[in-house]
Amino acid sequence: MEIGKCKDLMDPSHRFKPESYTADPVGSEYIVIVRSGMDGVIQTLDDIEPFTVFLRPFLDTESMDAKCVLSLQFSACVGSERLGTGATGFLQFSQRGRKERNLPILNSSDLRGRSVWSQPRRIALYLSCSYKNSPASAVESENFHASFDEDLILKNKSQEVAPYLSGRCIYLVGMMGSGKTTVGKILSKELGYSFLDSDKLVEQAVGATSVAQIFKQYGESCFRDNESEELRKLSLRHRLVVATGGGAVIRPINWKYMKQGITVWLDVPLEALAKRIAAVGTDSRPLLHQESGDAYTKALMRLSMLSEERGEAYANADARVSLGHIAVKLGQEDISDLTPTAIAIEALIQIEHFLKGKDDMAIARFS
Ligand SMILES: Nc1ncnc2c1ncn2[C@@H]1O[C@H](COP(=O)(O)OP(=O)(O)OP(=O)(O)O)[C@@H](O)[C@H]1O
Ligand SMILES: O=C(O)C1=C[C@@H](O)[C@@H](O)[C@H](O)C1
Repeated sequence: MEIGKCKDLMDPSHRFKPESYTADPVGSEYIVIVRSGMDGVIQTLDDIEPFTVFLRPFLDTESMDAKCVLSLQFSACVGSERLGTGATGFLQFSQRGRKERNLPILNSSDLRGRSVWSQPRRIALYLSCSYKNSPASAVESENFHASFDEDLILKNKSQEVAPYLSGRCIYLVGMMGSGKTTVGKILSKELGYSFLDSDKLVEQAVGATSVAQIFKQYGESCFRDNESEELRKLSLRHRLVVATGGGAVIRPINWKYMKQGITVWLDVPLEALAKRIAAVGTDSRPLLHQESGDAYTKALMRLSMLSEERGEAYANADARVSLGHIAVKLGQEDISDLTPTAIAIEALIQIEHFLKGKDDMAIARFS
């Protein structure tokens, strides 16, 4: 496929043209978004013929791949809910990956002539290229595709996860600077939840203008007591995404409160945290004031000490979002290149795994 054509194909109003992908560069990876429903743009299944491979869902683990592929095949062939009104499926496939893993293939020509749906459905196929093995000149359109794909995937994933949440709050835990505020705001918007920052709630309760002021004027223990009290009050509420303070994990009682909802650990390597914090300064983070040296070294030294002190406290969370793992999945070398949206998608995937795991356990208990 020519790089330039990808952009056109990503235009939601653009009808998928089979001839557009005949020159696929072998080894390139694609994301295919299959959408059906009232706003679909392709009139009949014939429009996607002779479309072939559907493989590897975006951002999911190896073991989930085959399941997702099969679910799409199933839904495409018998018209299950997944392709029902308004449903959206996202799949990534690669020619190389298909051969290597010997994954099943959906051939759209198989769909022709079958009475797949009781009445004509509309399906839109959008094809984009992630350019993993393509020339560097693709960078500009790569960004375009990445954000387009991510926004759609985020929307789709949050719609899938929301029913399992049943209004339970999400508590984001992680070291300072791990992105709890940034990712939390994205999640709250997508899920239709409110966003709250427990540090801000403590500031309001104490009547201080900053956490740094509370530490200076009243000491850390006063801050911690107020933090626990705010978490207790939050534990009685619903439909919130809460960015907790970096140290909220050290008191066991806080876990009791946070576990009323779903706890999610944003696990970011210390070097990346130090880089972020050095970029914005340490003024608002009193625990980082004690070291000397340049901003990055100061932050890294203090973060390393805190991380050792806290040991495995963060690992008590129900779901772990490891930026290192996301980077591997997406083939990114530098985790600084991961967008907050990609991290929010991973958070939803991990929340879904946790909640579905719980469901499975409940089913097993009653069967
Ligand atoms: N994925 C990301 N890539 C690059 N920078 C990011 C990313 N996520 C957050 N940041 C930046 O890192 C800094 C810290 O992010 P944020 O405030 O969301 O973290 P936090 O966990 O809420 O921090 P704290 O616990 O100290 O309040 C901000 O400057 C933010 O813009
Ligand atoms: O990691 C920590 O202990 C802290 C993180 C911040 O969010 C604030 O809650 C406070 O600066 C303490």
